[in-house]
Amino acid sequence: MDAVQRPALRVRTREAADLGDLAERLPRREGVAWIRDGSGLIGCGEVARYKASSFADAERWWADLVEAAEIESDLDDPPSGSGLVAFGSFVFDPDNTDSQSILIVPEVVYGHRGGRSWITEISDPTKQALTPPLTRSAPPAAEPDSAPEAPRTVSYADGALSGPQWEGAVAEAVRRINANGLDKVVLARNLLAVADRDLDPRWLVRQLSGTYRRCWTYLVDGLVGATPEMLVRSEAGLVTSRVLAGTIRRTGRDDHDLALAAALSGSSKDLEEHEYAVRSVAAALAPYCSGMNVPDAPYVLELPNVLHLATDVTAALDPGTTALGLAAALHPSAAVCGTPTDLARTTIAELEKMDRGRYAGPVGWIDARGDGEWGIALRCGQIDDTDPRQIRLYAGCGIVAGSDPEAELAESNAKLVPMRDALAG
Ligand SMILES: C=C(O[C@@H]1C=C(C(=O)O)C=C[C@H]1O)C(=O)O
Repeated sequence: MDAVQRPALRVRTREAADLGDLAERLPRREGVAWIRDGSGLIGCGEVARYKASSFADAERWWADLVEAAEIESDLDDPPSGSGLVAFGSFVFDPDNTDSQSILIVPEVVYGHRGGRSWITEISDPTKQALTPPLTRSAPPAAEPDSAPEAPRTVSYADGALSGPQWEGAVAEAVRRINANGLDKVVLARNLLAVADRDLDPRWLVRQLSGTYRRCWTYLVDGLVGATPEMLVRSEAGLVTSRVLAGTIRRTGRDDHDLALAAALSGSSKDLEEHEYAVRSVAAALAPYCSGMNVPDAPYVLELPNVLHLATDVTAALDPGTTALGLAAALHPSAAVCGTPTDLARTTIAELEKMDRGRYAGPVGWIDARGDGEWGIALRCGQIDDTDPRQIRLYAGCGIVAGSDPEAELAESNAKLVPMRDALAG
């Protein structure tokens, strides 16, 4: 017998007429979120939480939980994400962090995807339910919390490195690229933001999901952000990965931004950086998939703050691999680590002088069939668990031979804009 006790969860899913704005379902405490353009999943409460030492450990825990669960669904042809789901967030580098990878199974999940809405209740019969059981006639209301609160004033302080120090790290990375077989390394920096009162994750999720509708807004255990990058989605046998690399800051003037987009698609530095990232994703997916489609040239993804070179890789999944297994195979991609991977990872640990925690790790959800979506935790912040007035914001840039430290600092600032704006209220 296994030493870890796993509850036999009871899971019931039923169709829901209209859940309204999903973000409004998020409770102030013990909430998890995954929203894109009004669709996604919101979880309230927690029936199970697991600190995973690795992807394989998380996969084992999830497989056992699924096997023991009693799952019922009223839905015909239940969509991915209905039924039993776990939300998760994984550390970037388990060897260089004090943080832990985590999986959370909520008590209630509100889902809306592909034009369908549902509510899933998950209970552990061995524990007292935290919320009263749902009845057909009375769908659960959003928690009767107070309204989400904007932070009033927020002050910022340098994180591990000041701007000029980080520029020095970028210059050193360029030197190493020219000297020792490193092709690309992604260097990140952090900032500490301190509000005058406890941060309300609901406020941040609403701001981010409202403004960054093309991104996936997520909240898992205090890590909150809106990522434009889908590491891997696996749904009914179809695998998709959105690779981003190559960035330009928007000016807010459409004619000028159009010219910038043209310059981005023609920039050999950005195309080279992009190529590394696409190749690393295609190579990592290949053993698990067939019929892979890798477009020849990237398109320009427009976000409110930046333009990115983007490539959507698609493939058919060979049976036997879950979304989490694919995320394990893909992480860390060249978009957030570099090439070659091991040399890039040690260069990051040496030059960044910070703990990335769960920044740049996979964040998302998995269901009982193994379908799921795992984005890369970018454009985010980690709310401090001991002082919830504080949040540490992260942003990074792909450094290649032609990178200029000053331009990279400006690019990292552009990538901090979503979180800074969300904090500004
Ligand atoms: C590392 C980040 O972003 C990554 C780096 C990019 C780049 O250097 O052009 C673009 C998108 C992401 O893959 C970040 O946002 O922190």
